[in-house]
Amino acid sequence: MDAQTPPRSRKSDFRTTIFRIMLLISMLICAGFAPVNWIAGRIDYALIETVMALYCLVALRLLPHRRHLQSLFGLYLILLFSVIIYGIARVPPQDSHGNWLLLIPAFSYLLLGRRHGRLYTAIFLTIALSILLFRWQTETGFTHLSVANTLMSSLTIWLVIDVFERQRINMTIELEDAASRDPLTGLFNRLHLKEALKRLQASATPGTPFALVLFDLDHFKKVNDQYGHPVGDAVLKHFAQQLQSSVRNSDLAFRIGGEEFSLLLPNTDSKGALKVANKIRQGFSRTPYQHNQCTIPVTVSGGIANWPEQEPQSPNLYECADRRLYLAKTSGRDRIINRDPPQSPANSTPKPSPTA
Ligand SMILES: Nc1nc2c(ncn2[C@@H]2O[C@H](COP(=O)(O)OP(=O)(O)OP(=O)(O)O)[C@@H](O)[C@H]2O)c(=O)[nH]1
Repeated sequence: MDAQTPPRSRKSDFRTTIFRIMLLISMLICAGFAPVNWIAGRIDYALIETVMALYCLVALRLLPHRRHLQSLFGLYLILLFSVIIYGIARVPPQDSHGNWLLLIPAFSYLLLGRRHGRLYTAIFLTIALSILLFRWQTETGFTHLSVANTLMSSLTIWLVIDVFERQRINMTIELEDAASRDPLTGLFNRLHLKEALKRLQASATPGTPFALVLFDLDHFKKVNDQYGHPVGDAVLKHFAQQLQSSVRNSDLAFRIGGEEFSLLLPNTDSKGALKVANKIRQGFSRTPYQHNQCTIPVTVSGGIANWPEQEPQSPNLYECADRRLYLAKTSGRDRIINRDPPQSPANSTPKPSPTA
């Protein structure tokens, strides 16, 4: 269970689109070349191309189901590279078949990403170049220049694609991280809370409880009104730092709105979450933000909901924590509440809650 990871981009979506184009082009080329090779007497080559064209047809039909995508990609590359390598081994020396080698790094990285792309390229390019070098040594008709061109161009493309792919991955990670963070405090944002909560709920078992804590700074409007917005911002950052430094590495801290914060505590029951939340509340009261030798006292209220918990009237964990936060506010602030009051739920008037 990994709630830390920021929401991933839809990697397989762009790969599926590229794959569809590759399949269409490969199918047309193989279906076109197969009869030509058959007529020229290269029956074996014609048969391999026919198999490739048929595979492309089947893969195009399977693609919309989006199952076993990695296997479809892998098998396609193995077949395609086999056709190319078979050509390298069979065609006359003066043929420009070596140009097709450029497809090996390009297609491998595009479909499989850096790690597997590198592996496929290393294996297939090594086989193809070894065959080419062997034929150059043992057969007449190969010019030094054509062999050197094939060698240099395929290795150059491999190097450039590898560097490009590394930059692309880093950039994607940076963008995904920025999209999941609050710019003022650097904490995760509401969007990421939604994702992390969904992931925790999907992977949680009765033996692995987790807690959601919602915090809201008390009378924060007064801070802005009295000291100005920049000081208000500094107070928010001060609380964010305290929040972040008070939890374990596996816990997640969020700023979900103006002066609203949240914690997701994996493997934590209601009692444990109450202890953590009270430690944060008390720590924040004890160490208020200092502005120009002036202390700005601010307190914080909180509501806790736990999974799994018998909460028939509130299957939504966020709503449950929000209802308890509202209770903490209405019952005097500067407190954390982790259960509903004993009276009938019909008497309570829960505040309409935003969804996370
Ligand atoms: N400085 C600063 N203030 C913000 C930011 N976002 C929201 N606020 C302010 O936070 C205040 C929230 O006020 P209210 O919702 O009335 O809540 P409160 O004054 O904290 O009162 P209670 O929550 O009932 O204790 C408003 O004045 C907002 O302008 C921000 O990014 N920076």
